[in-house]
Amino acid sequence: MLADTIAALSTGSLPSGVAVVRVSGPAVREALRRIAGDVPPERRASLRSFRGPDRRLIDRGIALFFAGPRSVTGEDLAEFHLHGGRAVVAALLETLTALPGMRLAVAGEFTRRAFENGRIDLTEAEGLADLLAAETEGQRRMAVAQAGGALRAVYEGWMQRLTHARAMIEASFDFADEGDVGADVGADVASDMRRLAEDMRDHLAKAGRGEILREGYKVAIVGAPNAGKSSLLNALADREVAIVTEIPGTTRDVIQATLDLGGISVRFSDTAGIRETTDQIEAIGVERAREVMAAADLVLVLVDPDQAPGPLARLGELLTHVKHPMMLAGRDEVVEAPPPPHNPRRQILTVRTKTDMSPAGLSAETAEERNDVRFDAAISTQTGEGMVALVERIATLAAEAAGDPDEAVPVRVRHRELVSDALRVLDQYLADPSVPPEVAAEMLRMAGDRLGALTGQVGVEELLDVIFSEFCIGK
Ligand SMILES: Nc1nc2c(ncn2[C@@H]2O[C@H](COP(=O)(O)OP(=O)(O)OP(=O)(O)O)[C@@H](O)[C@H]2O)c(=O)[nH]1
Repeated sequence: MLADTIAALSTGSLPSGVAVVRVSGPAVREALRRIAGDVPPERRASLRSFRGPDRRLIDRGIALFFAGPRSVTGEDLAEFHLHGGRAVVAALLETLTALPGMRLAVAGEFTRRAFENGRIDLTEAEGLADLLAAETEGQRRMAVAQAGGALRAVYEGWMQRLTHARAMIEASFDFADEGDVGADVGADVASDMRRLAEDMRDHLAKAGRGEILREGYKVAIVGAPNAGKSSLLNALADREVAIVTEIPGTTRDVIQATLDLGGISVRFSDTAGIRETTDQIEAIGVERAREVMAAADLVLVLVDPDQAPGPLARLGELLTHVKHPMMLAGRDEVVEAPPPPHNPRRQILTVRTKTDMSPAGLSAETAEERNDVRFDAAISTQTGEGMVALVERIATLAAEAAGDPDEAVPVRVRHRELVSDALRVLDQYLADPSVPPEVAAEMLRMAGDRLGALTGQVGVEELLDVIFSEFCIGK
C-alpha cells in the first residue's frame, strides 16, 4: 500500500511575506501537474501560476521539485513558495487536500519520514528538533552540529568497533582447536574494547554539559526572607517578574527568568526565603526552594548583613541547607538525597546584598565576621553596584559548565542512559574476558543494541511518537 501524501505549511505564522507549503509522498507529481501545470525540472526554482480545481488562479509563486529518494524525506517532495496571506495559503492547502491520497501532515511527520526512509538517524532528528527550538547561540551551535550527524558519527563509530570485535570472536570459534590463535584474538579484542569503554566513559563525563546547553544553566537564588532575592531577579531580568515588598516571605513559590548570557541560556529561579515556617503555603514554597537548589548548577546565597541578628544567626544553617538541599534538618528523620547524577559540580556563590545601605550598617569585613562567611560578591540592586561583576561571574561559570557547543557530547537523558547501559555490559565483559566466546559475542551484541537504540536502529518504536511530537506541523 502506498503511503499517504502529506501537505503542510512549513513556515511560521501568517500573514508573512512568503509562505512555503511542503508536500511529500507518491502523489507529489500529480499535485504539481494539477496545481502548477507541470512537474518542474528537479531542484530548480521555477516560476509558476498555482491554480485551484476550477483552474482559477490562487497565486503566482515558485515551485520546487525534489525526486525521491534524493529529498529530505526520501520521497518525492515539492515546495510551493507563495505569498503568506491566510486566504492564499488556505486556498492552496484546500486544493491539495482535495487530491486523492493527500492529507494534512501531523506534527513532525516530514522529519519522521526522513527517519523512516533512512535519510537521518534518531540523533539527527533530535538535533533538528533542538535547532528549531534553539534560542541562544550555544543551543544553535550544538543543535546544528547534531543535526549534521556529529553524535551519529560517534555512536556509529562505536557500533562498528563492537561489530568488528564480535566478528573477530566469532571467527575465533573456527580456531578453537588451535588454542593460541583463539587466545590472541581474545586479548586483541579485549584491549580494543577496553579503549572503547574509556571513550564511552569520557563521553559520559561530558553529559552534564550538553544537557546544560540544551536545557539551560540553572541558577537558584536563595536566602533568608527579605535578603533581596526578588529584587535581584528583577534587576537581572530588567522587568518586574517577581513581587518585591518589605514584608518578609513575599515569594511563596518559585519564580523564574531566563537570560541569554554569552550564548548560554541561564535560568534564574527566585525561591521562597528559607526559614522554619508555620504558614502552610509558605512551607510548600520553602520545600520547593530546596528542590530548586538540589537541581541547580549554581546557588546564589544572598545575605543582607543589616538584618536583625535572628536571620544572621541562621546563616550557618542556611548554608548547610544549600550544601545538602534535601536534608530536612530539625525533623525527626534526616533524609539526604544524592546530588543529581549529571550535576555533581554544583557551585555556590555567597552574595552580600544592599551595599548601598552600608554606611549606616556594617562594613564588609564586619559583615563577613558576623556571618562567618566570605562573600564572593557584593551588590546593590538600588544603585547597580556590583551587578555587572556578578553577571560576568555567572556567565563565566555557565560557559565553563556548558563547555564547547561544537563538541559531540550527550545532549539528552536518553543518550546518557543508553551509553551507560552499553558501558555497563561492556564492563561486565571486560571484568572477565575469558568467558566462552559465545557469551562474549552475545555481550558485545547487547552493548551494540543499546547504541542501536540511540541512533534508532533497534527497538525504539514506542519512543518515536514522543520524539517527533516535539516538532511543529510542517517539519
Ligand atoms: N536599599 C536597598 N534595598 C533593597 C535592595 N535590594 C532589596 N531591597 C529591599 O529589601 C526588601 C526585600 O527585598 P525582596 O527582593 O523582596 O527580598 P526577598 O529576599 O525576595 O524577600 P522574600 O520574598 O520575602 O523572601 C525590599 O523592601 C527591597 O526594596 C538594595 O540593593 N538596596
